[in-house]
Amino acid sequence: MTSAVKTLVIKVGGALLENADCLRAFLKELDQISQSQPVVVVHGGGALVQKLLADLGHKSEKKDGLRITPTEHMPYVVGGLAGTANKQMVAVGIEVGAKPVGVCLADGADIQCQVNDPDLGCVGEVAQGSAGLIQHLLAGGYLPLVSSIGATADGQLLNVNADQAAEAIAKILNGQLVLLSDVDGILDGDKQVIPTMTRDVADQLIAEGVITDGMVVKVNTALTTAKTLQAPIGILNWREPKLISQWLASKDCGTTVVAE
Ligand SMILES: Nc1ncnc2c1ncn2[C@@H]1O[C@H](COP(=O)(O)OP(=O)(O)O)[C@@H](O)[C@H]1O
Ligand SMILES: CC(=O)N[C@@H](CCC(=O)OP(=O)(O)O)C(=O)O
Repeated sequence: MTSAVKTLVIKVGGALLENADCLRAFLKELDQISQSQPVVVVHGGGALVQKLLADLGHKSEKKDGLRITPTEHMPYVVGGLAGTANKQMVAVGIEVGAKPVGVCLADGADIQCQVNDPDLGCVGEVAQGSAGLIQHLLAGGYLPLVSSIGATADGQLLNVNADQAAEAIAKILNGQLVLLSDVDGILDGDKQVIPTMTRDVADQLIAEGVITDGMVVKVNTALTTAKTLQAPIGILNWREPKLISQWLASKDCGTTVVAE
């Protein structure tokens, strides 16, 4: 493997965890890809957290696609994302013959997060970081599975949106970012996949209410990452893991987000 090979940073939404067959196929495919290119998985678990909080009688709300996270919700958010979701993926990774290691953004103290909007409670974004632990894992032949629980420099745990976590890791590693979701790409008003997305088109579709909810965070994440890395970002469906290799080779499926 040469140093020119970029690390694939691939983010999956938590809904994948509810589909055992797809999760198995996804991790098998990534294990395959990791034979020729280093791979880091960043995962969500929003649906799992939502259900856990509801089951415990807590009302959970979102603002601009981000979960408002009061301090009293944090034990469940941390448990759901860094615990259940992460270890569920580790277990399936073992099943398909990979060497998964489940970590969160905070592990190894390489990545520091900070609160940018106090109205969201214990929600943060990555402020700075280095690749220490993740590089160690890759060098050892492991498949890092990263949950989006982070910590501040003085050790306060924070809930980070998993798309934003993936963006930060892709930037830290100068990697190649692919975001997987439960849709075939960014859809237009007629529910057709938009093959190429630019900032101008995204701003217009957000203003028109065609791109809403979690997809607003995703497209903004992809656009800023495309600009920083000067590389296209893929948005694909996790139901078709074979598309990952296809997109890496030819960028002709899903939505390709490009910097202008
Ligand atoms: N224009 C759009 N194209 C595709 N999905 C959209 C669009 N607008 C809103 N969405 C919603 O965004 C969701 C994906 O965002 P999110 O739920 O955060 O995904 P994930 O958990 O997979 O990261 C889709 O399931 C869809 O309901
Ligand atoms: C701050 C914030 O919104 N955190 C997210 C983290 C998980 C996530 O992003 O999961 P998906 O990728 O499955 O949506 C949350 O609590 O839902």
